[in-house]
Amino acid sequence: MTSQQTTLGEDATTAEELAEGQREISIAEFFEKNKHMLGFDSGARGLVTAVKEAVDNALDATEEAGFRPDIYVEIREVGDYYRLVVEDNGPGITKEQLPKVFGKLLYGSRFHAREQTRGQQGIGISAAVLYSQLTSGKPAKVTSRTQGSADAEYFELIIDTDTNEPEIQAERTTSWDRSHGTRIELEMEANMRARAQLHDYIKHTAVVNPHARIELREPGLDEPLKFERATDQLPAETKEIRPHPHGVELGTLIKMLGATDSYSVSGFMQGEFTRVGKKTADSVIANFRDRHFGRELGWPARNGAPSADVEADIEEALRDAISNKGADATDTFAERVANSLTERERTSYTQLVDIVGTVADEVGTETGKTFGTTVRENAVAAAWAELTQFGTDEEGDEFDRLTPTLHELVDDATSTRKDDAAVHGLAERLAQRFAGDDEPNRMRFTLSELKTLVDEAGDATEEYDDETFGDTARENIVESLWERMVTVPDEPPNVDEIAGDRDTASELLEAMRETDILAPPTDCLAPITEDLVEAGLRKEFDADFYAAATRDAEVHGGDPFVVEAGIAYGGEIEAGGTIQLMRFANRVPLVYQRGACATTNVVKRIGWRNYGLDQPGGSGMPSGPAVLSIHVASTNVPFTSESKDALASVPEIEDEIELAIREAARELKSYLNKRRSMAKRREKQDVLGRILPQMADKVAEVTGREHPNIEGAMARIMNNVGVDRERDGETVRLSVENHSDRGESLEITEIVSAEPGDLPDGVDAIEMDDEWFLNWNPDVDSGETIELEYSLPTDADADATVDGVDDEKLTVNA
Ligand SMILES: Nc1ncnc2c1ncn2[C@@H]1O[C@H](COP(=O)(O)OP(=O)(O)OP(=O)(O)O)[C@@H](O)[C@H]1O
Repeated sequence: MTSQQTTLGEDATTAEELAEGQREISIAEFFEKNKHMLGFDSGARGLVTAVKEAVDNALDATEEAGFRPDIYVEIREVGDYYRLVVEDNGPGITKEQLPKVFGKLLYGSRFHAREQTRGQQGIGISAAVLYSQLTSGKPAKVTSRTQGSADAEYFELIIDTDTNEPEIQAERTTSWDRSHGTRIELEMEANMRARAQLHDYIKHTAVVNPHARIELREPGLDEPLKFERATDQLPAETKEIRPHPHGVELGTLIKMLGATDSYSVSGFMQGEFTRVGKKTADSVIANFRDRHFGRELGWPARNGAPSADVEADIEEALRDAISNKGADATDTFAERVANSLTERERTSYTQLVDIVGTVADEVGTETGKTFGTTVRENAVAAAWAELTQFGTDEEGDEFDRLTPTLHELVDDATSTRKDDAAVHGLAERLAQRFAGDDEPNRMRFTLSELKTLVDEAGDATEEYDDETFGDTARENIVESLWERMVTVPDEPPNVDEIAGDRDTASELLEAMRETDILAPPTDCLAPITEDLVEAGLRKEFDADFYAAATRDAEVHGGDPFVVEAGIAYGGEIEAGGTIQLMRFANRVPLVYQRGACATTNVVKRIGWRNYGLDQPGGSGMPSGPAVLSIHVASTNVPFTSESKDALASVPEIEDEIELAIREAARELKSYLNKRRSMAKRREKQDVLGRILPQMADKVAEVTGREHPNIEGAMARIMNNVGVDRERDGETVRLSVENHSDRGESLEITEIVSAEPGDLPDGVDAIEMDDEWFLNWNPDVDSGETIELEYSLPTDADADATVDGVDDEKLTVNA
């Protein structure tokens, strides 16, 4: 014992004394001490979190019941406290469930459901109740009315933190003007310092939930903040899905194996998992067999045989092994088995047993002789020895059918030229290990057994033959051997056996993970969709440009997810500083911990200069008048903590976020590029507009001739589409000259103040309030000129509007 331990030992506490102080900690007690984990770390933040939890639940409940959400939020100062009321028109909560929903942490309907919902853990609203009772000492007051019931139920309750059970302080039926829904009233110590975050949360909730009507009253607002419904369309209904084989953990798998009614692995796989039909179940079982039983090595009949006539040798060995069947039956049997083996590329032990069995049955039927079990076993042993003989016989002759095959395989699998003697040495050592002493030696190995054998043989070769066989060479050898080996047909253990044995369950899990399985279905997800992402941005931001992208569904840890991104640029969006980033998870705005969020990391790592935005230093948040919104929808959103403020860094999700952003950003880039080139064009045209008349004056002055006609020159110089009018008496001629390098389709509306005549076919004049509208839609090829001619009284006015070509590429003198 060290001196320090002696000293410590003097007043050390005994295990018994320690035990007296040890007791179970209730989940409610835990969160009482760790409020920050749930987003209740301060009065300001606590109020926002309580609003968020109640509104998220209200939206989940109303949508799930198929009602268009109508949500009312009120915050009022009451003495030293703030009172929060949230009302919804959802389905209500039954009298039996209500106390648990609000008075028990970790109680909810969503934790076990694989479906896209805002709520996930069953903590949110009860944590708000806990926070309110801890800070104000007041109970939560809940009113709820289920559809069709005459009255509403009213409860006052708190959470007993020792037991994590609701303690009901008052309970009665009451009347309520809503025909169904839930109302919760919480009093808490709070302040409005996080007003900006509260407004952001409500406003952004409205952006991504255009089907909801939300009203917020709070002390700082003279008028309530109202967000009217922009669509009657509820988000697509989501379906719950079974777990995906790639997403379960070992503990869950063992639990599922214990609970299932299925007997066979195939039934279990097909019944309990999504995307598993008969074929996929078979692939999982094949992989499971490989792990559980190992695979068998197969051997060619011809390779390495000492005699040229392999077939004859095998026949002879078989004849020697069989007695009492008569010459005919014995010969036929031996010939057929030998022939079958020599025709095959390789044969494994189990395959050989099958071949012998089939031939024995056939020859038995044909000749009337019975080929019993012993005869078959002897035949298998004899033929197997012919395929795999290794060693030295009594006369000192070597029998080695394995080394030549392995030599070839090792040679192929090792890329760098190895010394041939060393390759031979390794092949021989492997052969030695494969030959083994088992009786019968079926040469059955699991992948890890195979690795060990290759390693042993490799180490020995390095030691004795002075040649290195590095990791890559060894892996390649193992891989080629494993690929050549065959899956055995043995019945896999049944569900009960697997459930009772952790190692076997782990083999099944590995097999599930390794099998290629279709991604989970996505009808459990309801993305906002590209159009609505853009519509949401248009509703809230007056910008010059909008783009949105919704990616296809992907999977992380067995849970499907979809990422969407939207960009609004320019217009009224503030230009100073970095862009605004809006983050959403399952349609819930994330307002805190932006810096810790995977979305922020991804935005920062993108090179925004490539997309036309400023990015000081080439990395980090870009700057400019832009809003970027990112939505991740999943049956299991990975948050960094229970307060659900930030997305955790899951590589699969980050990759999709990046691709979604880049998709929308590419549109922004082409918009900005075009805008830049248009601005340049405008500048050039402005200059030309000033210079051309001056040049015309000069030319006229110098040459003493008339002013040259500069109309049309501008269009030619700028490679524009020029639209010119000529009037000759009553004849009006509109000509369109395309100087650009591509064909253009124009929409020209000519408005005239008197009735036009002599209109060409296809051009009509429509009269409205003493004005005539002529619509002309010419397609003009590059370099082509097209004319519209008609007649008009000389004193009538005419004016043309041209659409279909950017203003900057158009020169109109008409
Ligand atoms: N306004 C409501 N109307 C109907 N049911 C509700 C309402 N609020 C909550 N519930 C029910 O109570 C359960 C518990 O809600 P709670 O907020 O504690 O957890 P959650 O929303 O499931 O998950 P999270 O902890 O992630 O918010 C919900 O799963 C839902 O079944």
